Amino acid sequence: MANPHDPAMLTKAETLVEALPYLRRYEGRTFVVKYGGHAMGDPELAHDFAQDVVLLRAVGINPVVVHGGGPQIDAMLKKLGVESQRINGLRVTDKETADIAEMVLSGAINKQIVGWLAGAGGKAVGISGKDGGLVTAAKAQRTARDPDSQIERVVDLGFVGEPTKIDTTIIDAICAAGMIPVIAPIAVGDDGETYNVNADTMAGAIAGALGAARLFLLTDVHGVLDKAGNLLTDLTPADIAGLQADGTITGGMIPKLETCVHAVEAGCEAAVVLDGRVSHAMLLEMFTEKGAGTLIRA
Ligand SMILES: Nc1ncnc2c1ncn2[C@@H]1O[C@H](COP(=O)(O)OP(=O)(O)O)[C@@H](O)[C@H]1O
Ligand SMILES: CC(=O)N[C@@H](CCC(=O)OP(=O)(O)O)C(=O)O
Repeated sequence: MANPHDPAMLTKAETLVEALPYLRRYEGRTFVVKYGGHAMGDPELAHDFAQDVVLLRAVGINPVVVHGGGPQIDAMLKKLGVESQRINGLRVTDKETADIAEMVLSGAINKQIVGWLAGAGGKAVGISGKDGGLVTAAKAQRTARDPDSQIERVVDLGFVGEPTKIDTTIIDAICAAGMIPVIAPIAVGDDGETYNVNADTMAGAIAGALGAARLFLLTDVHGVLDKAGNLLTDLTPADIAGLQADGTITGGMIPKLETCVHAVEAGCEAAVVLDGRVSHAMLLEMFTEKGAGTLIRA
């Protein structure tokens, strides 16, 4: 039996009490959690992540998991001898690459996460943006700076999709059944074509459509860093435009922050870029007075 005079027990009790106002505030609300491919590498962290998500569900919050898998797609493409290139964090996706991305994301990774959540005592349902008409996408229209001429040009990313319509019926049904939706970032176009959607973009579109209390983007850095490597704790959409213009944010951080801006402007209360390498990062951010990572609010 627990010894009530043990200081460690008291600390545990105090932590629970500290969480109480946050539990009240978020009961019945939705948290969209983007779980990046880099953050998935470590089995121990994956276990902690699964526990956090199941705990959120157990305290009456509706967690919705959207996952990535960029490094895992890279590994599969390499194994199959298919060349791959990213432009501003987005993978140039021809037909063959789209098929491989769908196989890796909707197959292996999606079911692995469902398994981790089951192992933590949760009931998860693995789907992709194709299921139940969840995400309709259209071909992404992007420009990029030519490295030689420095001129901004239209680039053809192939079957990279931009969400155009979100129907949350399937998410609502899964959450209402007390289960956890786990969503692979693959969508279908009005033309029936399969589109590879950046997982951050997908998570932001879903968080905006759901009017989520939080969008968490778990990644492999402390949060958004300035040029000197210091953590930027609070950002607005205007700050982000400045950071992009002056080259502070590059690569995968570009779609990540664009998605945060989109989500908060579409009705998500706040987005947080969090370090998925830290055990229980999400719980610490949500349920203690000291937040972690970078908070983005409109
Ligand atoms: N200003 C910045 N602050 C933090 N990370 C940045 C910044 N600019 C670029 N990055 C890069 O963004 C990466 C995170 O994006 P990404 O590789 O797509 O991660 P994930 O697979 O977790 O979605 C970081 O590892 C870092 O290399
Ligand atoms: C269009 C595009 O770039 N799609 C991504 C989808 C996976 C993803 O976003 O995974 P992470 O979150 O782990 O980076 C890709 O093909 O890598």
